[in-house]
Amino acid sequence: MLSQAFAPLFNGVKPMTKKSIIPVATLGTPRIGSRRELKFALERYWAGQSDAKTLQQEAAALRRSIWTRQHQAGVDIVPSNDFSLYDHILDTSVTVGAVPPVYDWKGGYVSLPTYFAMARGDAQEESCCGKVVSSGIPALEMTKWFDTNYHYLVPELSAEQEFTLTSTKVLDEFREAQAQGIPSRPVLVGPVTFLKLSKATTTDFDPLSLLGRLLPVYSEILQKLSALGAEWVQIDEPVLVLDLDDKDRSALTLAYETFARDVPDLEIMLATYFGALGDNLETAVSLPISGLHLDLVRAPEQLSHVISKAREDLILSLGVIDGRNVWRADLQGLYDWLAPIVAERGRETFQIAPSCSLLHMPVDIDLETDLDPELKSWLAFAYQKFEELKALSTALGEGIGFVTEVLEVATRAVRARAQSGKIHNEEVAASVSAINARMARRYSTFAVRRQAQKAALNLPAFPTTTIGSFPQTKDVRKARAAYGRGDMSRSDYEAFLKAETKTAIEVQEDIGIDVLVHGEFERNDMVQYFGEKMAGYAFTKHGWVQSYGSRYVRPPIIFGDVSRPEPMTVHWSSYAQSLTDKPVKGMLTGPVTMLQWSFVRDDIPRETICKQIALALRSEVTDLEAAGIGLIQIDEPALREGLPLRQSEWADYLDWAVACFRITASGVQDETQIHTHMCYCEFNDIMYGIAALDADVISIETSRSKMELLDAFVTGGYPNEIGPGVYDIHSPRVPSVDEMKALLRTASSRLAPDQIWVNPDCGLKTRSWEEVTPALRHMVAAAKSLRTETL
Ligand SMILES: CN1c2c(nc(N)[nH]c2=O)NC[C@@H]1CNc1ccc(C(=O)N[C@@H](CCC(=O)N[C@@H](CCC(=O)N[C@@H](CCC(=O)O)C(=O)O)C(=O)O)C(=O)O)cc1
Ligand SMILES: N[C@@H](CCS)C(=O)O
Ligand SMILES: [Zn+2]
Repeated sequence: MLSQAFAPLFNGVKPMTKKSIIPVATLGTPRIGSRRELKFALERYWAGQSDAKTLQQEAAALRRSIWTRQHQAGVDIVPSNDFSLYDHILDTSVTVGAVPPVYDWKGGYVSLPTYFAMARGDAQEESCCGKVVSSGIPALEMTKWFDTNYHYLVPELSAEQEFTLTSTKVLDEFREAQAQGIPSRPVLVGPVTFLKLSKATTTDFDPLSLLGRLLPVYSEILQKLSALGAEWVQIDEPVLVLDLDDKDRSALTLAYETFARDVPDLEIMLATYFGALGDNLETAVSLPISGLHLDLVRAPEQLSHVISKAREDLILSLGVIDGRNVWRADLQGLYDWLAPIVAERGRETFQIAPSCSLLHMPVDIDLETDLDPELKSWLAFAYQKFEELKALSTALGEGIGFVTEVLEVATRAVRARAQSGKIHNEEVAASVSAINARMARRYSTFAVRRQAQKAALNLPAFPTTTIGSFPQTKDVRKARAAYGRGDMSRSDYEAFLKAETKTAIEVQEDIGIDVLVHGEFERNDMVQYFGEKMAGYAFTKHGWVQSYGSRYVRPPIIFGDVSRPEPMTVHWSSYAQSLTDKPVKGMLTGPVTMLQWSFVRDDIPRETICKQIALALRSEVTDLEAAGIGLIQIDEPALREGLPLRQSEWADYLDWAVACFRITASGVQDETQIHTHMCYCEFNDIMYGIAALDADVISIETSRSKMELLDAFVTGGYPNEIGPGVYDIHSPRVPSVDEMKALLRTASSRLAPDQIWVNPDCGLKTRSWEEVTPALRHMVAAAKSLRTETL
């Protein structure tokens, strides 16, 4: 089956579905289904509307369809075990028996309820009586997968951890593909990556020290796969692109020497991705493996280095089709680059692959029937990338004559994009060139601004606020969907959103919050909403990508110079402010997060694109101020995620990222208070960058770590005001007043009390009103109590 978008490319040329001379591999595929089938199957199961058997059948159907799709596109090496019901790192934890005691697992194979308790926490008591009563069992911590917007569940290991084989998933899925006539290449998260991403339950040991105990389980899995008929296995060790020390490198050597000894007949393709091997190259090429996958999109220069160092028979998997971006590949350019290399080293020593698993790609461009046809012709989603891989392999293996037309059409698309009048805007280019140092500086220092803001805002000590979003209930999503389909008029939709906003303001007033928010009901997503309002951005209807579990995002696509045709949020902030005498905080997504959570054009530097967004947002900030909004929050939860994986590149990134935030924020008067917000990241790494933002107030997620994350701010002597989150918004449980008071007391012992704001960890969009209202009441009570206690 050929993608419609690509079908014309193959006019007159029969697609090659026979075995390629240079095998095509995909490394991993989106698991959510082209119509989000997995999300809906999971939600039905969690809601008690289906049972485990049905869920597993629906999951199997999804796996079958993605294997078939690859097979039909001529993919030679089809992965198995790349599917996950929730997260592949969690799958690894439950495969090796890494189940923390809190989940009360009694040994044996890990059950589905235990798996989901680890993923989402167990709040059963909450739903059994219709109100929130239980503290339940917390979920594992969640954090970002390298520099992506995908979140994995952090394995939690104790020094006493023993490992055993506790799931047959990898074996079952191999057999499942086999039964479909597909001899797959199973994918495993490598043991060193698994341990390096794990969290120790106590500070006195390094999870990597558990490698010796973990390896026998991996060997057992590999032996079992080999016995089932697997010839190759793909083991992912993306840690190889990070800064490693000798201990880490020795761990890699130990692991792969063990596998070579224990399972000599199984060929290992070791997959590295998201960057260059750099100083780990010698280690990687010296491992006793049969193949090495390289990310040649992020680090094309490493190919010649690897070839010069690697054994002649080491199969190199060339990751040349971008697994992190949606642009159609320049197949002719890739052919011109690779053909002489392939000829010299020998066709039998290569495979063709995407740069990394296609997990981070939307599924199918053909579903985008409303997209501008010109833009659509520039794009390739996962399904289309299968075909690009096949075409490139055919050109390099069988001969370019088999796919001349395919390459020509790809070249035309790439040229059309480069020359399109849609991507350049001279006014935007001129504004970026005109940026000067003055634009990235507030008028006065923080100390002076603080006095002006105190006088203007007249807030109590320990002022209370929230992070922006209020519950995105089914009704809100339904109304937006109806409006999108044309089943609800614009005026009815507007009236609906106004009513939601009014309710949110009334609830906040009733609870006694000091600084209110409008609730973000008009937003489908904090990035997509702005993408839809800015020029230079396109958005999709079905371009979903998994963010975590059953939560997906549709990253907008930056295809051209970015500008703001008209105000984007002023209407909603002004409306909310008109309903109350309390101050309403304006709410924007910052330039770095807008960049990081979008698919970004690759023809100009990221820094330039970020500056364009910063200028657009700067106008929004000054318009909000002109409309009487006295506090403006510029969210930057992705500032840390954008940090390069290698420390040597941090300073350069932080320079421009911080400058972009400051350009956005600095057009306002001293009296206007600029807030920022960050969550779920390792603040220590970027503390100097955070301080350099010079936001008047930063709200951060700290409750899960019981304020430990504040240490970075304390040690760094952070001078401005801080709102350390006092409750975890990922959990349905309502924390008590005393709990929040205890957290605030901890914060007060580390920071100056007049530095402290009181707020939740993050936005409340995923919660229900039944959870949010009592939790916020407790939060306000805690703040009031601290006021009398501390001052
Ligand atoms: C803060 N986070 C975010 C990240 N990245 C973003 N781009 N945005 C973020 O907010 N990264 C880090 C974290 C990740 N956290 C989350 C949290 C929650 C979600 C989430 O809830 N995703 C939703 C989809 C949100 C959305 O776009 N909604 C749209 C479409 C809703 C929809 O599916 N509509 C249905 C019809 C509905 C009906 O009739 O009832 C349809 O179209 O078929 C909207 O609200 O309009 C999710 O469902 O997964 C993501 C990341
Ligand atoms: N203002 C956003 C920030 C999320 S990180 C929200 O409240 O959802
Ligand atoms: Zn947040």
